[in-house]
Amino acid sequence: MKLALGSDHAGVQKKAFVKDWLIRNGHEAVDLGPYSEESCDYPDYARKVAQAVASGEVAQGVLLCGSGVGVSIVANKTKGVRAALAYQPEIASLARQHNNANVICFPARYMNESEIEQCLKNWFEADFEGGRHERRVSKIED
Ligand SMILES: O=C(CO)[C@H](O)[C@H](O)[C@H](O)COP(=O)(O)O
Repeated sequence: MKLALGSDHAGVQKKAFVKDWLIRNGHEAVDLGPYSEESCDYPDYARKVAQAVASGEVAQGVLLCGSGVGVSIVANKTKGVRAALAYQPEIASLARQHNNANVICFPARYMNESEIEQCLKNWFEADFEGGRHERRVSKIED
C-alpha cells in the first residue's frame, strides 16, 4: 500500500521509525516532512498528508505530533479524510473496523516504538466491517 507520512518536530524521530517499518513490511512510504527536529508547525504537514489521501495520491496516511491531537484536528478538516488518534492497539483496529479511518495519528511523546508497531500491525490487519458502520461513516461524509 502507498502511504503518506507527516509530523512536526516532536514526531520526526518516530516518523523515521514508522517509515522504516512500512518499507520493511512491503509498503510504499512517501515522507512529506519535516526532515529535521527544528521546531515547526504541525498544521503544515498534517494538511499535506490529508490532501494526499483525499486526492487519492496515496491510499492512507500516518501522522505524528507530540500528543497526536493537533495533527488529527487538522487532518479531519479535509473532506474525505477520517483521521483517528490511535494510542493503543485495540483503538487502531477499531478505527479501521468501525470508522474506516484512512489516516492514523500517533502521540509521539507518549508511545514507544514497540507500541506504535503493534498499532500499525493491528491497523493493517483490520478491515472495515461495513453494515451499521457504513451508515454512520456515510453520515460523516454528508
Ligand atoms: O499539537 C500538538 C498538540 O496537539 C503537538 O503535541 C505538538 O507536537 C506540540 O504542541 C509541540 O509543542 P512544542 O512545545 O512546540 O514542542
